[in-house]
Amino acid sequence: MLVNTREMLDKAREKGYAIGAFNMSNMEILQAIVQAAEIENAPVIVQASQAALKYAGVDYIEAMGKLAAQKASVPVAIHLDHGTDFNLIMLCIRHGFTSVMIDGSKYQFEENIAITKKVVEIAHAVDVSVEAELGKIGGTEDHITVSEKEALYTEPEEAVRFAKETGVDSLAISIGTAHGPYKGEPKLDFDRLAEIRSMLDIPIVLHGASGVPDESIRKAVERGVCKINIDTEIRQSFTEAVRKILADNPAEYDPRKVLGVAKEAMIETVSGKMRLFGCSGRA
Ligand SMILES: O=C(CO)COP(=O)(O)O
Ligand SMILES: O=C[C@H](O)COP(=O)(O)O
Ligand SMILES: [Zn+2]
Ligand SMILES: [Zn+2]
Repeated sequence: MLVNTREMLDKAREKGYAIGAFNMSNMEILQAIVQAAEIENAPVIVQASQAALKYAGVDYIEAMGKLAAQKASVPVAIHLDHGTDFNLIMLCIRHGFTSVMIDGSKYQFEENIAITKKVVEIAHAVDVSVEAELGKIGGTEDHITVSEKEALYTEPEEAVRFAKETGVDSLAISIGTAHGPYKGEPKLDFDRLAEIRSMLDIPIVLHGASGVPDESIRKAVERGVCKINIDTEIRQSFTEAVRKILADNPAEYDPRKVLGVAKEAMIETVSGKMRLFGCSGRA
């Protein structure tokens, strides 16, 4: 069933677990995510980035997402990930996404507040919830040094002011994670997370969670993270499975055989994350 993202996250916040938010850009990835949710009896957020919407088409993502949600025995929410294009955010709202992210993290604090507030006003008028980002999550800032990076971590006082002034429903914070594969082991600033959690009364979102050790994810959930985004590890499961089946069976030419094993591999990955996040059995 299709559900409101805010309700899902508020429940997770209250009960102390995190919802997995998994990126998708085609039917097999979407089916793997929803099948994993059904196996785990977990509520789930399926999300698409602007690049994914461009790849598959907003209408395709909408149609597939809604069909998957409607057929699913567990709660499913459909979310726009890292929206930066105002018109595209409006399009997703019109197409029935249950939540959108406005990522104004590249702007100065006051400007981030202004653009986030504008999206919140419109989205709330039609009961769509909004995630924003404060601080800069690594991955696209590889060229800058560590000490400069630390200055980009989310400041607890700013997070409180940001939430109050924008009316946003959830907030992605920067505490040391980065998008994409990690070179070394990521070190998360748990004290900062705990401080933000103690001051902020909306759900906290962790991006760039692929490749973060399980123990760190557990600690982050204990300290109040309620939504965890995973993209890279699903992509890796998909492509590893495809590489293997093609290498082992050079004569194979049926896409269903190739993508079928990729789907099974993605189901394993997503199910494992759901158990780790504590959302298994919470549907
Ligand atoms: O944050 C993410 C999507 O918004 C996903 O990050 P990863 O690609 O590191 O899993
Ligand atoms: O946070 C970014 C997501 O992993 C989406 O990546 P993408 O823009 O390549 O689809
Ligand atoms: Zn961002
Ligand atoms: Zn992200």
